[in-house]
Amino acid sequence: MKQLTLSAPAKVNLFLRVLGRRPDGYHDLATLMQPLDLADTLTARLGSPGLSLTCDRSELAGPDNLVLAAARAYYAALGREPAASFELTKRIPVAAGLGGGSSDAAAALMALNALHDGALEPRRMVELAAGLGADVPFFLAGCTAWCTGIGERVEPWPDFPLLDMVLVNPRFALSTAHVYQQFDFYWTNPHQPIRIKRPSRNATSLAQLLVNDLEKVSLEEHPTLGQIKQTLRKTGARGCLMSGSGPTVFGVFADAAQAEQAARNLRAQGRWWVRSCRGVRA
Ligand SMILES: C[C@](O)(CO)[C@H](O)COP(=O)(O)OP(=O)(O)OC[C@H]1O[C@@H](n2ccc(N)nc2=O)[C@H](O)[C@@H]1O
Ligand SMILES: Nc1ncnc2c1ncn2[C@@H]1O[C@H](COP(=O)(O)OP(=O)(O)OP(=O)(O)O)[C@@H](O)[C@H]1O
Repeated sequence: MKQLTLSAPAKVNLFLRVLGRRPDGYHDLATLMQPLDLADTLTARLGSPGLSLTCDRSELAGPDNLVLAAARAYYAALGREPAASFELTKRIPVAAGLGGGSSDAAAALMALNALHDGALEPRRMVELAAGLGADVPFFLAGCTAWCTGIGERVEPWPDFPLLDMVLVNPRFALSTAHVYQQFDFYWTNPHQPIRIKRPSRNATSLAQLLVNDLEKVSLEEHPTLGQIKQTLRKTGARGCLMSGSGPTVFGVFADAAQAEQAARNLRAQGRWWVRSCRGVRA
């Protein structure tokens, strides 16, 4: 039986500016995303007709799972009856601003295309990805990337420095749609640049990049996120920011040892989900 196992990495948004609202309610963005060494694992197997999914988080194993949505889209584009099964192990917190579902969807597309000997061209894969969600094309790139449009126009930035970070999730979920609905341009700084220059590898200079226009929405509704930012700073973070639509907050540290030490200290408080991690390129 043909099968393939892929890692589906989480992401953080190191920079996210909302530039405008489109008539369909989506928002134009300028965002820099970096994939992380925190990842789900997806195994795809070609087999009997139909599609099926098992997941260690059984509540996620339904037909709405983005892995199955991706597989349906893939076989429709291929013009063949679907015949695949998937096994998904979740490590990325759900509805956390870390892009877990989008990454799983991209992994499903890539696994199926590899198992079908690259039947779909890269450009078709990007179109399919964009149809599944604004963040999905980014995960096809496999490295840090500058993303515009609604997030689907991806310019890889493979030599961007990889950051040592601590992720802190307050153990509640936030809906991306809700955060965008609550967003108001009143909260943004129009003088803030919408393009970034290449920073030096120094953690302090990297931390100076950090901007997220969606952060105020969530900080206002959830004061815990402000407490998490304060606590991260006290443990030595050079800068910290909410990722995407939240609620996960990340701190940037000088090196992996400092990130691990800070993660141990924060975990000992027993309040939040905490993980030290590093940016990756495939
Ligand atoms: C917050 C981010 O993760 C930052 O990278 C993304 O912008 C969200 O990407 P995503 O979860 O893949 O987004 P989708 O699944 O396409 O859309 C979820 C919801 O977010 C809102 N949405 C998303 C992307 C965007 N550029 N503008 C939006 O307004 C829309 O209301 C949409 O109904
Ligand atoms: N494979 C999947 N993993 C996680 N959630 C999924 C998956 N497929 C569908 N979902 C649904 O998608 C919703 C959003 O989950 P996800 O973890 O992708 O959010 P997120 O990290 O905030 O995404 P983003 O940062 O792209 O906005 C969940 O509430 C869940 O019901």
